Amino acid sequence: MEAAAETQRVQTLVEAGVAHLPARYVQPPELRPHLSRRRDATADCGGIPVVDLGPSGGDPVPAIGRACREWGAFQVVNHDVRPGLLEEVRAMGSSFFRAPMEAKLRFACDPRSPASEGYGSRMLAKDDGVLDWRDYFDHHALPESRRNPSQWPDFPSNYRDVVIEYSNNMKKLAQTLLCMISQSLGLPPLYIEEAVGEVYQNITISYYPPCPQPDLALGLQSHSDMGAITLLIQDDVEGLEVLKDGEWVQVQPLSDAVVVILADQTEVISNGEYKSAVHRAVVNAHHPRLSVATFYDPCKTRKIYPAMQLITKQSPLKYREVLYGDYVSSWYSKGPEGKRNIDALLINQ
Ligand SMILES: O=C(O)CCC(=O)C(=O)O
Ligand SMILES: [Fe+2]
Repeated sequence: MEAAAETQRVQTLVEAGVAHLPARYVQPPELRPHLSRRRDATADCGGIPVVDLGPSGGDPVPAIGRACREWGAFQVVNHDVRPGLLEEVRAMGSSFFRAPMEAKLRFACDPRSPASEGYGSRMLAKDDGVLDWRDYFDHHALPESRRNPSQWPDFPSNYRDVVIEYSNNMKKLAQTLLCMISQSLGLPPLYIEEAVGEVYQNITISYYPPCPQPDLALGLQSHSDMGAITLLIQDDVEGLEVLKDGEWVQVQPLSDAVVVILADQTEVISNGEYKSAVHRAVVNAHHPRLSVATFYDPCKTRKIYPAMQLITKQSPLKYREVLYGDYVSSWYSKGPEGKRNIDALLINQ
């Protein structure tokens, strides 16, 4: 059997000119994107809401509450991330993935350990299962004790400085959003941030090369993110989709927006009042696509449980307490498959 360590980067297959999708990337019929019901959508036309965080946008908390309840995902504009930084991060990511394979492999991740830092191609350590049509670079960014920029690419020359500035900006934006999400639940503003504790932040740049048979593959299989909240930016190529009422709805690329995706621990803390969003990435035959996901997660020794203030007769305790490290191990060993991992915490399954 092929060892995980020898899995090729998807980009290598594409550069070798594969005309047909190799068998390991072929999704079973029921998971193929062309067979699922799918909808293109802007915010004005049935897509995920766009929330204006700027001074002229009014109070964003009610709109955030509605978006969390109905979708578990939304985009924010007029956030106070330095103008230009989102574009610099995208340009830096594309320039890394456009570099020769040999230069990229100097920063290869350890394929035997899940979520190891560096350049890789597979999400799970296990050897069976269909592979995603995706390569990535994962950075361990926070806490600072975990941040070791010498593990990150040194080209282009500003790479490490840009990642550090982006990490700090995304931490601040995530904290602002967690305050608003707490308030929208009627909790004190710092409730979710304090429940999560010290932030463990990973930044993953995903690169989806053009795919010879995009109807048979997925860039990233259906999943919900395991931590508290994910902030994602994408280039102008469509591909991210969110599941809503059984339909896959495309997330429209907006160059200045940040996509906010509620993750499983926020669902637990809200006692299920808010749901983490099930999402996936589809690929296409002609254009490579780049996204940058910043995960805001608890430390592995943190216990996460529903906020007592949200437990009432009408809304009884829904989830068991979970040690975050146990949650992560189960996610990586079983695989994501939609919401299987969080459903295992339900008290009345
Ligand atoms: O590339 C995308 O749009 C999705 C990435 C994602 O969902 C993830 O990295 O968890
Ligand atoms: Fe995700």
